[in-house]
Amino acid sequence: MGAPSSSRFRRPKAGEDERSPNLFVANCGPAVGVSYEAIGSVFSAFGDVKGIYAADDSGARVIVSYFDEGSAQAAFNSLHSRPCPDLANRFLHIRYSVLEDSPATRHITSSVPVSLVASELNIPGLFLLHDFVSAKEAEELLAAVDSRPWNNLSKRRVQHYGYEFCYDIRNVNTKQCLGELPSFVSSIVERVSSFPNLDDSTSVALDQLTVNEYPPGVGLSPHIDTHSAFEGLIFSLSLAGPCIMEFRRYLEGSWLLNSTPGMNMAVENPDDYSSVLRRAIYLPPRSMLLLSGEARYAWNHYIPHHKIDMVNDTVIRRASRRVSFTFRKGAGFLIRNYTTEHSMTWCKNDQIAVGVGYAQGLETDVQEVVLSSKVRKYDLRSNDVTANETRDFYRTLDHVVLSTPSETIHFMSPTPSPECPVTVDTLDGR
Ligand SMILES: O=C(O)CCC(=O)C(=O)O
Ligand SMILES: [Fe+2]
Repeated sequence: MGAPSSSRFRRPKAGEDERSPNLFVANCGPAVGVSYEAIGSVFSAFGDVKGIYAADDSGARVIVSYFDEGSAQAAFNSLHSRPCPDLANRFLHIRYSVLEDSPATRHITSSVPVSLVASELNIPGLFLLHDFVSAKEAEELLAAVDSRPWNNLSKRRVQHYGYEFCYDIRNVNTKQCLGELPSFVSSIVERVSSFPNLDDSTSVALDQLTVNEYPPGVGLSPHIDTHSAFEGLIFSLSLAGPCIMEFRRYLEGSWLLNSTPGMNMAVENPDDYSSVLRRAIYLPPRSMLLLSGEARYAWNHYIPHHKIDMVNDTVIRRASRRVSFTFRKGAGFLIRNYTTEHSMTWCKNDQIAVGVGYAQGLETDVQEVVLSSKVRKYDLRSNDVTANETRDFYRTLDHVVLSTPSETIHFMSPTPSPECPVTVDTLDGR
């Protein structure tokens, strides 16, 4: 069963639960170890499947399209909100999917004006330096990575240095230090530490590098780099082709209306931008972007999947690949095993909780969340939270919450046990 683009379908809006022959299935797909063949075999038990499509580029959400509504309903009733033994025991979250009115119009209405300079975006902590490396240095950097092995993801290739980044848990693998950053980036790392927008007291000490190679038209889903994985400065050098990077910030209260199970929560919907601030910047080749402070912690960054970008009135074709070098410093904390489905229990609402977003393909674009229902409550999309505050929460961790834009919050105890195998590791073994 192939996986063509699903631009005809979209994720349902809040409150939309109209039956249809098409199911939006979250926590399911190649990124979480579930093949299209396996999905086809499970869902075809309920009726003839017309097609299975990637719902987005997460690799963890698919559209299963039946010929008739009854089959979709039967699959929904049997498979929704429970682990599926034939799909690696993934806990499936299913909703009816809706046909897109007009993908072409949606693209136009969803675009935002693109700035050439960071100051116009008015996002504290966001800086862009043009011509950070010379054309010759750019060539040398590209040649260096091209002579090393790439890892293939579904739509792009990556290389990791310092620490490996695990896409399934959106965290660094602290158990596997890959060594120092390679010598071909030494002069860049040195130059970064005297980035003009950093004050003298800021320690940079970057120790992790991810190189991303995006073919023309390939982008990156909206995300905030995992708070617990990386410290507060993220530098990204653009090489080869350009791209547009969009920033999104969710307005106060628009995402987590409350943390009471069973009550309605606002559902993030890519088609509804009314509660989201959006800004976009053009990243030319050889420019260096710095995300710090609010830009790093409170705003999602996102590279739209376009082959053609409009920058002011100019059409910019993404003719070549774009290669980015993203430099970060590992924060030294890793939560592992946190989404073992059977360890989920309902929220009791009386604990300090630490949330980890991007929870292995749960139906969520939610970023990392730190909640404390009695002491303090953070929504990292709308509050400014410093790295230290986040780390303090990790130190006092006694529960983990996975917040999704559906109406539930899942809490798990971090105490290792067969039922709740969640542990917290630190880089230095504490
Ligand atoms: O390609 C880029 O510039 C950004 C990459 C990124 O956001 C990430 O790896 O988290
Ligand atoms: Fe990122």
